[in-house]
Parts: sequence; C-alpha cells; structure tokens
Amino acid sequence: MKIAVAADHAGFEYKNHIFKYLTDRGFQVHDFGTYSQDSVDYPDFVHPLATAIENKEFDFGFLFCGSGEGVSITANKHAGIRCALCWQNDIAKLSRQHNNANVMAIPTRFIAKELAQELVDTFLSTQFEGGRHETRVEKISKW
Ligand SMILES: O=C(CO)[C@H](O)[C@H](O)[C@H](O)COP(=O)(O)O
Repeated sequence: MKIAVAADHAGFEYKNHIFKYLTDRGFQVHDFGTYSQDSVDYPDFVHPLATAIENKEFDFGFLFCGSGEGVSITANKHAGIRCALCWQNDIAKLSRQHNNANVMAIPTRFIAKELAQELVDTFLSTQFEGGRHETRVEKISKW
C-alpha cells in the first residue's frame, strides 16, 4: 500500500507526525510538502498529491490544514478523488465503508494529534462495502 501526505503550514506538524507514524509501521509514504511552517497556499501542495493518486501512483492520501476545509475543497476538484473531511472515528469509518474515500482531510487546529493518528488507522483498516454504495459512488463523477 502506497500512501501520500500533504499539508499547508497549519498542517505541517501533524503531517510530519503521521508520516513518521506510517513509515515506522512499514508503509511506503511520499511527502508532497509543505516542508516548513512558513505560510504557504494549500492548493500548491494538494493538487500534485491528488493528481498522483488519480494516476494510481498512490493508494490513499492524507491532507492536513487548519480546518481541513481548504485541502478538502481543493482535493475534491479532482474527478478521481473522494476526499473526506474527518474529525471523529465513526466519520472516518463511514467515509471508507459508504463513500470509498481515497483521501482524508484532517482539521489540525480542531483535533488532537492522537486522534488524528486514530483516524488514519481507522481509515486504512476499513474496507468499502460496495453494494448500494457502489451505485452512489459511481454517480458522483457521472453528473
Ligand atoms: O483552508 C483553511 C481554512 O478553512 C485552512 O484551515 C488553512 O490552514 C488556513 O486558512 C490557514 O490560515 P492562516 O491564518 O493563513 O494560518
């Protein structure tokens, strides 16, 4: 399983934490930046990650910014991305079970780092249920 991470300055610390957490557990993880806490524009880091996932270079992505909104809005501009903004474990679980989300956005200024780690574990350990949800997910990009 190949994973991509990206963040703006507000998500930098959590992105680095999750990068280390996942690499320590044997995942292949690519860091699309940002690489410092200097103020940056989140689309500059989200678009390359989203394109790489659309090109099937990675299986899943994790995005980090202050509220999670900017990175999520940006990622979902890509037809091949289903980015879920998650702040509770049940939401992270359902984003995989029902929406087959391939990217999760994390609101770093609103949840603890420990919860962010739990959300990543939940996201990666939950399968898409298919069935009735498959029809709905297919309709997302067919409008
Ligand atoms: O897009 C956002 C707001 O919905 C993200 O939270 C950004 O991280 C935030 O806008 C950055 O704000 P800052 O005041 O420039 O640090």
